[in-house]
Amino acid sequence: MAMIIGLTGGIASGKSTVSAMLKAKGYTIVDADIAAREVVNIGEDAYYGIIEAFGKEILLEDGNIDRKKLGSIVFHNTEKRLLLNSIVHPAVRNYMQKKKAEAIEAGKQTIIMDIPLLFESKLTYMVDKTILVFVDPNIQKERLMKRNHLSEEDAIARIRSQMPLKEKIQLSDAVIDNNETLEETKKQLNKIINEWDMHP
Ligand SMILES: CC(C)(COP(=O)(O)OP(=O)(O)OC[C@H]1O[C@@H](n2cnc3c(N)ncnc32)[C@H](O)[C@@H]1O)[C@@H](O)C(=O)NCCC(=O)NCCS
Ligand SMILES: Nc1ncnc2c1ncn2[C@@H]1O[C@H](COP(=O)(O)OP(=O)(O)OP(=O)(O)O)[C@@H](O)[C@H]1O
Repeated sequence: MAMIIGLTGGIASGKSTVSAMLKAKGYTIVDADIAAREVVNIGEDAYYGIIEAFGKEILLEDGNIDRKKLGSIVFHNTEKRLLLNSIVHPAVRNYMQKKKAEAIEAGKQTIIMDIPLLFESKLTYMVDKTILVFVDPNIQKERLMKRNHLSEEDAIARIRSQMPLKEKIQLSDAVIDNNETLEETKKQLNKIINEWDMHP
């Protein structure tokens, strides 16, 4: 039986960093952020759903969704964010379950489901165990501003659109503290891999 692990965190907490470490060790990763991009490609159902809900103003000249523009709308307006979620998430869930099934079929022993909104969207039914990548709020804000070139106000809006990381600690089976160096983070990850007897 394959072990299905939900890897989660908050925005810019280091989830992708940990997921890249696992990938380098040969683990199979199913990434919800990638899913959320694929299901809104031109021609997909969710693509038309977004145009219907947000208008053609949300498109770039080449017809693709203008993610920056959509982000600036939904991270400052809860109602619109929930509307976007209702359009995109059903397709993301299907994508994730399909990729998971394919990985099980291929005989993978451990499958990492990398899902930022694992707890917010109540998706824990998809996984057996959960790992949280945690950072302190100030470090999270600093890293987010730096990575996405956001103002402090925009960074705070994005962080506030998610369940506080502190609350996610209570819901997780293992926590990785990513406040320190990448080496420290890797050590904690290796400890979990050993304790849970994870194999690719
Ligand atoms: C609003 C969008 C267009 C902004 O795109 P952008 O390229 O700037 O960001 P990206 O998709 O890479 O997401 C970055 C991070 O933002 C956070 N985030 C994204 N969407 C949401 C959301 N609806 N609610 C809370 N946090 C979110 C996650 O931590 C994610 O890892 C995009 O995030 C989106 O379509 N979101 C809705 C789908 C979704 O919930 N995706 C998250 C994984 S299911
Ligand atoms: N231990 C660390 N020390 C310094 N910088 C780090 C550390 N871990 C991650 N970072 C940096 O912080 C930023 C956020 O990390 P990452 O992209 O892995 O977060 P994430 O949780 O996947 O975010 P999102 O959910 O927004 O995709 C990146 O620019 C990354 O290079």
